[in-house]
Amino acid sequence: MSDLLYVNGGNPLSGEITVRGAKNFVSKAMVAALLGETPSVLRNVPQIRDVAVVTGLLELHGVKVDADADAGVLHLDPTDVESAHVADIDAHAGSSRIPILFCGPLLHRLGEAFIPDLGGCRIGDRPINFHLDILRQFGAVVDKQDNGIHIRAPRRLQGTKIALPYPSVGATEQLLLTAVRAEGITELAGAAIEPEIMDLINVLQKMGAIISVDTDRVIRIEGVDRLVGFQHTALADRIEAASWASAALATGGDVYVRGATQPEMTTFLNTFRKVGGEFHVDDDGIRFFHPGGDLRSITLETDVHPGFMTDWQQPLVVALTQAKGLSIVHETVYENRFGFVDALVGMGATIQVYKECLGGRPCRFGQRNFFHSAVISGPTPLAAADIEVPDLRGGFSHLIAALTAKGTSAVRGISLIDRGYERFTQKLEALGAEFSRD
Ligand SMILES: CC(=O)N[C@H]1[C@@H](OP(=O)(O)OP(=O)(O)OC[C@H]2O[C@@H](n3ccc(=O)[nH]c3=O)[C@H](O)[C@@H]2O)O[C@H](CO)[C@@H](O)[C@@H]1O
Ligand SMILES: C=C(OP(=O)(O)O)C(=O)O
Repeated sequence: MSDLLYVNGGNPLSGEITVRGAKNFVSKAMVAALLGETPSVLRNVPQIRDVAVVTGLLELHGVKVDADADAGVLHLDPTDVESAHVADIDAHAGSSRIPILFCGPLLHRLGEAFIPDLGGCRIGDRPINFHLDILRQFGAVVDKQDNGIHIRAPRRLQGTKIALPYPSVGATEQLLLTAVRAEGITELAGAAIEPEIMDLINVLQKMGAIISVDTDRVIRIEGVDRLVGFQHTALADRIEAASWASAALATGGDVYVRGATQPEMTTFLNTFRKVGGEFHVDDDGIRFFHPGGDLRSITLETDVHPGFMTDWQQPLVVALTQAKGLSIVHETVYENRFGFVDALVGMGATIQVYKECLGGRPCRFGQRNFFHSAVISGPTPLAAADIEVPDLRGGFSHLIAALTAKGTSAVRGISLIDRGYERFTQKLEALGAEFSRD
């Protein structure tokens, strides 16, 4: 299928769509299945490219994966993992961030692993130093190679005490997936506590792990000798839900997001309300709508949970181009997440990016020459344009901009969006968007 979408914008999105399990949880739960001695069943799995990538990686290592894509059910059988071959692993280089999370499970199962170079959105340097430090502290030997890393465990991994310099999501998951079967007790200070991590802890506990989440970002794990398979229904994708909410706001629309849940979205909902959007929460989802009148400018800072999530930032910025006054957005999680605004400026938005930490406390990037703050002045009508999708969330933001702009935009490279948004063109259709795929 073509990678180009013509979008005829300027009409409010209106109707109902469904979100299923979270991209940032489902892929990790799939990796956790490798740790079990018996099969696992994961439900509410979306049909997105990251799931396909992790399926491919698991299969390379000998896990049998049976998927019912429509029902959203994955059966993962790791019984024969010992017979895994990794000859084709290079084909997965640059595909996603997930391969690095195979380290702990493969070290426990096979004693060694080769991890290809990582992919994921290019929104900063995204080093893996925390991951490698963690693995070394457990007793693993890490050898960096040209096309990835080779890692081995000369003896059983040993529980350890670690403090993260920054509450990294991936590093916290690395630690969990490694500590559960290491010998003895592991204590992590400065842990990330995102809802997707809490759901991974649910999965690991179902498998037989002993994990406690204490106050002040401390996680404690008592290693066990064996784990079994799990049955679990994934938590909803709060990033996808917020993306559709931002699309509703930017286009002056009304979208019911079936499957969206309030507890994981509290911070987003507060911001949505401050900007002037309205929402109704019920047992099955959340309705997001523009109530009419002016949207209001805000000051916003992205942060680790329970702060305003960085992945919510890009879609919301498009809605802020339609708000009255000056909005300030300070990105504190990634140093380079404003590249997508160039296309919005080309469409008529007034957005200026700055190297300084604007609007709040200083962050890690303040003295380091990164354009990580933005000032958005609105409202500005957007004009249709020819745009190229830069990354996953930036791509969805471009789509929202094209839906907001009067006239026909050409949005190129839309397959990037498939990495995290399930069947998004079907959903656009359900919301009355006018578009055609070349
Ligand atoms: C697949 C997945 O779940 N991706 C999510 C995950 O990414 P990911 O797990 O990669 O993000 P992290 O939380 O690890 O990164 C946060 C910050 O820590 C830094 N860092 C991280 C690891 C490391 O070894 N060294 C280091 O310096 C990063 O450069 C970044 O500045 O959490 C991010 C923050 O909520 C989300 O935006 C991503 O959608
Ligand atoms: C940054 C993201 O994902 P990844 O870590 O997979 O690149 C995202 O989902 O917005």
